[in-house]
Amino acid sequence: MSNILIVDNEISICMLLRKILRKQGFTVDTALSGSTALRMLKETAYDIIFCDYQLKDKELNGGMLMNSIHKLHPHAAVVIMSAYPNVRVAIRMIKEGAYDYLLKPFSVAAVLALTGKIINDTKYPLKDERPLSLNHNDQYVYGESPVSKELYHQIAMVAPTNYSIIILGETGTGKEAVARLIHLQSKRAHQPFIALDCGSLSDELASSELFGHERGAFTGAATERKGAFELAQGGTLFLDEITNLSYPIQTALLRVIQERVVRKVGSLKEIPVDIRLLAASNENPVVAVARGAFRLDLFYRLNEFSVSVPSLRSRLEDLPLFIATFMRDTAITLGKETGHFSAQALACLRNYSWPGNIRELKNVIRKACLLTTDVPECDITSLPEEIINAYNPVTMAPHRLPATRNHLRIKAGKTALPKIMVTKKPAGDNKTKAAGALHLDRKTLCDKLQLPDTLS
Ligand SMILES: Nc1ncnc2c1ncn2[C@@H]1O[C@H](COP(=O)(O)OP(=O)(O)OP(=O)(O)O)[C@@H](O)[C@H]1O
Repeated sequence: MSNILIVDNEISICMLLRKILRKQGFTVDTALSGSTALRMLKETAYDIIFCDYQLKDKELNGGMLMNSIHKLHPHAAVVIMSAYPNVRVAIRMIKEGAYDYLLKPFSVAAVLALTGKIINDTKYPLKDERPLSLNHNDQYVYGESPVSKELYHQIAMVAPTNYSIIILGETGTGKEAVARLIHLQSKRAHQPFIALDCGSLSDELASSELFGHERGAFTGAATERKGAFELAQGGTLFLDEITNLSYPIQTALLRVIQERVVRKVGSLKEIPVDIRLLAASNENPVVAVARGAFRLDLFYRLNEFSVSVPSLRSRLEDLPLFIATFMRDTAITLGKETGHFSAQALACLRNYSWPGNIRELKNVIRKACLLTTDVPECDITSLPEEIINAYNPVTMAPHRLPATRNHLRIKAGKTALPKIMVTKKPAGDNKTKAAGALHLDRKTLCDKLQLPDTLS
């Protein structure tokens, strides 16, 4: 098992991290100063070092210690911790080779996710047996909302078992991310995780992708190929968009699940397979069964347990956490400070229904950060039209938004009011007309817009 060094002046942080990581089976040492850490590092090769940026040593900060660590142990992963959210320092540390930047106070989940990510990263050859790289660079964000907590509770319960699981949820809610979590929390975590999107596969391709093929099995099969079942041997196979598979492929799949052997296309040889199956679907499989598109017996085989991933709109409490993480990740990727969203932009994001869920949010944040230059704030002009329009359908299209924001009279911070974003212009300077368009009486409109209720 890997060994970890915690370097922090605060004994409480050292103790907390040590407790969390020891529970996971890691060997953990602690150092209350950079100079002690350096002495320990000369004697022991640690795999992961959690190091506070603000060390109390004279003339030694976390960045300097990290540089020494890299000279002594080039393959160690260094995580810089800090109690101060300083994007500039975070970017510099990542550029200088830190694995990640962890803000204090941190949650247990964040520490575990980060450690799991390092263990799965082939760039860091830890001494213990390493699971196959999950090719998953993004940090999993653990929400704090009740529906998120319920999701993690279910995952924690079912992950260590060998149950087949159907993961349900709207598009972009993070079904594949949940499948990866289940794998990482299972006894198979050190074995492969293979994901296959069944959504767009023709029958021929689906057979070959799932079961593999022999050389010459069909036109174009120039070489022999392993299928997903064989590739996932000993580990977890995640089949996305399962209800989109054709009936004949479902039948073949059912046979493999029942008999636990797979036959490559064009081969008679049976290969025993030991895999755990996870499947996902945007469509409720019960509905797919009812419309005759999904085999009931296959559904029963896969549905030993089911997990529902909540939509983003049902976990809006988690929105600030997702936004902060995606902004920080984007800042690091772009290598620039991205500031923060203005109160008005945040109100827009909060009001939107997010049909594309976390994937859509991530794209919106990345784009907004890219568009925001030379200003400390991402304002609503950096948001897509549909989000601004959803905020208030009668607002002007974004490209017609006035250059100066003085025309936007809303005080977005006042959450009881923020549904209005009009200028005096759209209704021809007529407050009565504007109020009518918003289904408000004139006085309420004037109050909300902080305008004098005089004729205009
Ligand atoms: N909890 C999370 N923390 C951070 N990123 C997340 C989280 N959940 C999902 N994502 C990100 O959102 C995007 C969509 O996630 P994912 O592909 O798992 O969704 P999905 O439900 O499987 O999508 P689809 O329905 O299209 O198959 C990915 O970029 C993923 O990294």
